[in-house]
Amino acid sequence: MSRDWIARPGSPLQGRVRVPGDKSISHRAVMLGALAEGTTHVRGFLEGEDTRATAKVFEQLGVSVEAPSESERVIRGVGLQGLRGATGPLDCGNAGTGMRLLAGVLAGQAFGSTLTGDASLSKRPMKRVIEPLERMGASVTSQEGLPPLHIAGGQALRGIDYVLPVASAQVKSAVLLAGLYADGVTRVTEPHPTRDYTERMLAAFGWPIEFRPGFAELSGGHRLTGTEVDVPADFSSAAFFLVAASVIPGSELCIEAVGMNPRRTGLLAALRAMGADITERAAREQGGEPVADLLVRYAPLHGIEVPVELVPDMIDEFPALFVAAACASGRTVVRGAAELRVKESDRIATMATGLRALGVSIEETPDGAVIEGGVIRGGRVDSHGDHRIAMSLAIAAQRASQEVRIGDVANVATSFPGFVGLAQRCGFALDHVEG
Ligand SMILES: O=C(O)C1=C[C@@H](OP(=O)(O)O)[C@@H](O)[C@H](O)C1
Ligand SMILES: C=C(OP(=O)(O)O)C(=O)O
Repeated sequence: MSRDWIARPGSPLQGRVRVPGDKSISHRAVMLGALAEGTTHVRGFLEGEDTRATAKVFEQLGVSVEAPSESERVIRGVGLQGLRGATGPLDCGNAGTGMRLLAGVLAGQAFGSTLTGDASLSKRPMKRVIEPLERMGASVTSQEGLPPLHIAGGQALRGIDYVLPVASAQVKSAVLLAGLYADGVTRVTEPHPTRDYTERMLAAFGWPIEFRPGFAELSGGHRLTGTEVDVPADFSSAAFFLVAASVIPGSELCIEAVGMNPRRTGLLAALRAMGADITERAAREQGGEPVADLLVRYAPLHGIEVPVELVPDMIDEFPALFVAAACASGRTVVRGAAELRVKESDRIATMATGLRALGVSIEETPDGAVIEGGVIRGGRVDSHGDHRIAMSLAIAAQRASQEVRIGDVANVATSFPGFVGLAQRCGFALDHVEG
């Protein structure tokens, strides 16, 4: 597998594309399926490295996870108390979601566990989950707040009333999952609502839970029952095509059956405020989630101040938004997005470095950036091992005056296997090269 891409100015994007299954939902389907009684059948599972790592962890914990066909998993749940301790460390790969949610599940087990990750995950902050889990009675050791995490077994957990210091669905989910094992009520309040897949899925697996935007409450001592999970296409993967078709003149592209959970679609509002022409078609429900086909036509974009309240609803889409801003007329200002600095890379810094290398004027601020739209030129850029940076720079390259070489792109397989083939089919000029 090559590690670099060569991208050239592309042709208008045309046709229909369907992007892979939602990463957040796929992680959670495996986790709850494993902890449930009975069988869970997952369709539309993301065949990404992140979600496969989570499935492998549960196999190490004694759960049977079969893959009868691509994007399908059959999980034989072992019940809340049925996991077995693993002999070695549990490798979460590149996935912050995997590690943080697993920390919540493992805090409630009778056996101890060690969670490890790759070089990028090993630099990501874990105090945010350790702190509330310890308040619940868990015992977690880390390397000064960084992985690996050693989670002791046999701790009695109690419910807590937790006000999240940062808007993070991963921290909320870790607390709720530990709450399944806790004595009493676990309550989480968020500074701004974040994606609610854990809450929705717990309800779908039969666990009594009360939740509304910004709030969730459950108590321990119930059971999960295996069910069917139908995973919609990942809005965050669709985002690359939404931006690309918006900025490449002549484009008209339909992205099919995209998950439209309102806690995920902030980019849509931001792009529309910039002048994008995106129509929702055939809005419907799939597996309890809203989905729609998105028809995107090229439109000249203009810069905006991205409303701060949209930030959590588009947290993974900022690299793509930065590219839209670079292609827009005028200035775009992003604020309130300091969380971008603790993702797979420091996404403010890596996007600023990448876009600057392509001639874009961009100024970093502690919690965002100021981007001036203008001409994009060719050059060499690097993804810094971050899937979303690699794909965003590939879009920028479609608008460049000359060839762009993007280094270190293997990580795209964590969230979007098959990106290059799909992009080529709708008009991207993008190829693998030997790294
Ligand atoms: O809960 C989840 O599935 C996710 C939550 C977000 O992270 P934070 O909780 O750190 O904001 C997001 O960036 C990540 O890609 C997936
Ligand atoms: C931040 C991301 O994922 P995770 O936190 O699971 O690594 C992402 O996919 O952009």
